[in-house]
Amino acid sequence: MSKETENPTIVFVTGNKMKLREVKAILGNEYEVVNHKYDLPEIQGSTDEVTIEKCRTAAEIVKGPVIVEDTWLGFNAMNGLPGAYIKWFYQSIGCEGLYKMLAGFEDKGAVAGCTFGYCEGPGHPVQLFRGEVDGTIVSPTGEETFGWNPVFKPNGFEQTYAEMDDDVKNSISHRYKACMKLRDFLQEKARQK
Ligand SMILES: O=c1nc[nH]c2c1ncn2[C@H]1C[C@H](O)[C@@H](COP(=O)(O)OP(=O)(O)OP(=O)(O)O)O1
Ligand SMILES: [Mg+2]
Repeated sequence: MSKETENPTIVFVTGNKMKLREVKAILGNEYEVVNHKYDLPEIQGSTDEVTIEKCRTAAEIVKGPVIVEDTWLGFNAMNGLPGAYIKWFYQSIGCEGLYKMLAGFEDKGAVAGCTFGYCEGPGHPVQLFRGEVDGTIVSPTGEETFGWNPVFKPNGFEQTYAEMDDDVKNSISHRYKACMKLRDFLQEKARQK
């Protein structure tokens, strides 16, 4: 692939290669997304708190500008739980288990979200960029190539995230929405230089 112009670089600290792939697909035309593979420790707290801590640690490790991201999936019937703890629920009970968690509830509504953190370097404040998509939790449908994609069906679509073409998911997802806010911020910052 040849490039005519040098795109600015973003260092994305994540241990999740599917997240990396999506962020590259979403921002790849405008930025060179470089991965620093590190599974950052995650504190117990709200998604914002988790992201801020992850980002501070990442900036210390990289010693320069970094982005990190924390993803959540919240069930409306459970007032937003598992939320930031979705990773541990998914790892222990899988998609089928997540679906069954709502068996006793009429409300199958859920919100998929992610929060990007941006930090200029060690000691600098962390800026947050959130994206959310409302949807419902359905019986697992589609290939399980990325986390809980098979159980999340965004409102207004007939397919789960897992059934959608990557291009479609990447143009409507929680990650897409958050990435657009991050992009706007970075562009504004570059203009002010
Ligand atoms: O779009 C998504 N569609 C389906 N599943 C997803 C998505 N995005 C993250 N996931 C999964 C991965 C992990 O099981 C949990 C989030 O946990 P989260 O801590 O943010 O991710 P992670 O530890 O894998 O990577 P990182 O090193 O960036 O923290 O939800
Ligand atoms: Mg994580």
